[in-house]
Amino acid sequence: MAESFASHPRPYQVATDSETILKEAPLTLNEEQALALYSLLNPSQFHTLLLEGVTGSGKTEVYLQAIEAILKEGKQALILVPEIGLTPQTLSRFKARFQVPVMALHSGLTDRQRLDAWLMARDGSARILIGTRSAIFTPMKNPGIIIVDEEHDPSFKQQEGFRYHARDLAVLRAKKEDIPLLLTTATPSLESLHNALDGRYQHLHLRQRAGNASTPKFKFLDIRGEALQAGMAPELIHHIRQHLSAQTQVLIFLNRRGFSPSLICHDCGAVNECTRCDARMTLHRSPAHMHCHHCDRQTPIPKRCHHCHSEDLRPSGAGTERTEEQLKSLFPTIPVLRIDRDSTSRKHALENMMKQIHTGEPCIMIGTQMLAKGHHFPKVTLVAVLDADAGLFSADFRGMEKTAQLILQVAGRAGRAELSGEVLLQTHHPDHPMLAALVTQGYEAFAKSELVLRQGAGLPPFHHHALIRAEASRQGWAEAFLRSIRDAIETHLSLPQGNHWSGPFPSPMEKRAGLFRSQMLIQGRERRHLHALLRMIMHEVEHNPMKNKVRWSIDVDPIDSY
Ligand SMILES: Nc1ncnc2c1ncn2[C@@H]1O[C@H](COP(=O)(O)OP(=O)(O)OP(=O)(O)O)[C@@H](O)[C@H]1O
Ligand SMILES: [Zn+2]
Repeated sequence: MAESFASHPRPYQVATDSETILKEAPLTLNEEQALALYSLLNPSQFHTLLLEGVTGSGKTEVYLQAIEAILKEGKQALILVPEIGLTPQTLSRFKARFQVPVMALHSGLTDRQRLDAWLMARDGSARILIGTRSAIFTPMKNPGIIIVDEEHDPSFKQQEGFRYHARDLAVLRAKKEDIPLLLTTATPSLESLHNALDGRYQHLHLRQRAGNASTPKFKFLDIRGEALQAGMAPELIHHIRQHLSAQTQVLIFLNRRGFSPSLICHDCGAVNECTRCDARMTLHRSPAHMHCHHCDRQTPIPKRCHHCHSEDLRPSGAGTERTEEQLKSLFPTIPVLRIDRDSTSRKHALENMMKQIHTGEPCIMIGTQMLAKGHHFPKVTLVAVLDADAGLFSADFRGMEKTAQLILQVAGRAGRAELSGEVLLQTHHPDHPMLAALVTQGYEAFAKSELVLRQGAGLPPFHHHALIRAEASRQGWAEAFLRSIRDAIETHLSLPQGNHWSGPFPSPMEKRAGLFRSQMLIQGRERRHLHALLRMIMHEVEHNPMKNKVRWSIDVDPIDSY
């Protein structure tokens, strides 16, 4: 049997009245929510609505009610979410609200379970389908609506093998099925925002938090010259103490797992590096080992420097383990819960931590972006971002966008219920225009100014990108392969108009997992011309004598350049 969350496993019947569909009554929508619901359902044909609502504004409530209306017509709803395992609350809300069969589709299903789920979706007996990105391919007998929740989330892009973006496919699918598509987020991707501003998507806002919750207050903590303890300034520690003594919970965000991002020789400065990647090994303490986060290579912690044999090796910088250790010694009577990929890898580990958080007792959470997802922790009143600068000076042009989204999403965990929330951002750049715009004017103002910059620089979403990547076991091969393809096209063929290409050049991390990597970037003003060039490239690859010596891929609309 597929993983089914039906309340009563009874034979399926078309439920058309609210009594048989609903298990609990819906909330009374506020004006903005009601307008969003009305616009989504009218017309019932294909149109895309971008619902931009601040965190905690009741976006989920809007689409629960839209699903109710769809179910009453005997139709099915498909909801894409970034992660199911991380936020079991989402599923519980569906189970609490609806009586009809709800089906969860995620990577944890066996082939058999997936097949069963697909069959039930195809014959119409599964009425609500919730899944991660691959759920967009689920066949449906009678589709009524598609919803992409947290549409900005990078996990909707499949980065390996058959590359696709589930949000883009959702647009295609909704168009083909001629049904409404809802994209919801507090921090729209610049792609969706651009489509909305250009009038291709309808754009509605929820500007207020729902119920009695208020917007959290932001404050910068200038950490220049401050003595940090495992990444925390004295003023931050003071704030943590205050919140805990008011019997509330504190959430600390640091997007770096492990104890310390590098181990440095204090005598000669040599750093412990991965032999297979152009990257440093991360020091972990529990269990103690060195770990490459790029290729997964693991080694014991060295006792001596490989360069000068000194024994004075020191961790440099803080990861979540180190901050956890410091918090435990600062607050010995308060539970400190570390939430990252390492601490949650054991079965039920995350579940148990979530249970503890939901008791509402004072505690400190320290964790990575896992904490920035759609959690609803009513007792959290303080959110601290330890390194708001991470990503500000990234080589990737999406660095700013990703940083802004992460900061606002994690900040959105503060003050979601009656208690008001405070957000502290530790930074070395309190005057940085992006951080300032984000905090004083909000995401939309930030995003609009970012769009102006992108347009000026000819970057997506204004121009389209395709990245041709290649990797090989010998240095130079991948680059030679890409070079010969470019040469062949430039020598014999005329380039489709409006395309511009650069490279091949070494990838930002040239060596990874023992392979040498190179890439070529194509920028095109019009998709059809870009695709014409990609077809030429595919043809050249097929006839290239080096094609069996390299692994290559074409990534249309890449979301990172690694
Ligand atoms: N109209 C309403 N009246 C009262 N409470 C509401 C209303 N709409 C939503 N809520 C409550 O407000 C809280 C936040 O709502 P919801 O989870 O739908 O917001 P969201 O915008 O999806 O949040 P996020 O994007 O931050 O995850 C929930 O506890 C929900 O029950
Ligand atoms: Zn490595």
